[in-house]
Amino acid sequence: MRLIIREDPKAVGDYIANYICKRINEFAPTPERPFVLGLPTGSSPIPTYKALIQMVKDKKLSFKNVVTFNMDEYVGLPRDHPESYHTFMFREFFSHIDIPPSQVNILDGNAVDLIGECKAYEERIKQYGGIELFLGGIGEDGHIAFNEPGSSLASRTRIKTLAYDTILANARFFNNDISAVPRMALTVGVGTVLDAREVVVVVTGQRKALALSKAIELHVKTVKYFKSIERVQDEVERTQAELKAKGKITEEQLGSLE
Ligand SMILES: N[C@@H]1[C@@H](O)[C@H](O)[C@@H](COP(=O)(O)O)O[C@@H]1O
Repeated sequence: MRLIIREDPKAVGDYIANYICKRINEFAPTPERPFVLGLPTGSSPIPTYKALIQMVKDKKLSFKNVVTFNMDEYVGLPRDHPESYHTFMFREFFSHIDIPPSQVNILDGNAVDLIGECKAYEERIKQYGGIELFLGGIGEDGHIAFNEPGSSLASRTRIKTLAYDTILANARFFNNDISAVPRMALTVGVGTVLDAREVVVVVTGQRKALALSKAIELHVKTVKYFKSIERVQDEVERTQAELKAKGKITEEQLGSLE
């Protein structure tokens, strides 16, 4: 695990967007071999989405050969409700980039057969060869997607009942009316997330500090430790790039060092 620490949400968003841009461009996706990206909702990824939108506008990045899978969706909320995750994703991201809507996958919380919908979602991910990079956020109680504490590490896409704390936290999006917040959601499982080749979790704000500390045992010394690791890692990457440029090391040899 690498812990990358930045000063504020914008710097976090810029870092993650740059990283996603680099990964997609290095992957050089084609229609036959698209880049499969997992995506979250919530306020945490918004600075990342803003930065990615700018990169598409600046022609540094394209989503034409990217396929996305969202993490979760409320059950029973109409798709065009302002707080459905469908609406959120198109409003905050998809409508501003060049992704063909047919390459966007979001769970259908209004499907007649909800269990079948979850199974089909897992199947679709498998058909694409799995998720290359899963971007996620966490809730205050540490939940990822809608996997509330206690969810199995092996869990797959399924229906979940929301914890009362999550309903309370999400009431802010429903005019603070707790009764308007859906009680159930469809969510990818922890296992679905962990199967991705890489997972990036964005954690910002003091409200998340406890959950983050539980996940990484963060102490003052640990901040210094992870910053020093990042510095050394940057140095190593620079040295490797120099060696590659001078022809002293091949792409294959570089890969075996990682
Ligand atoms: N299902 C979503 C999660 O995927 C998200 O990570 C969390 C945190 O949201 P925010 O980033 O707004 O704090 O909210 C919801 O519960």
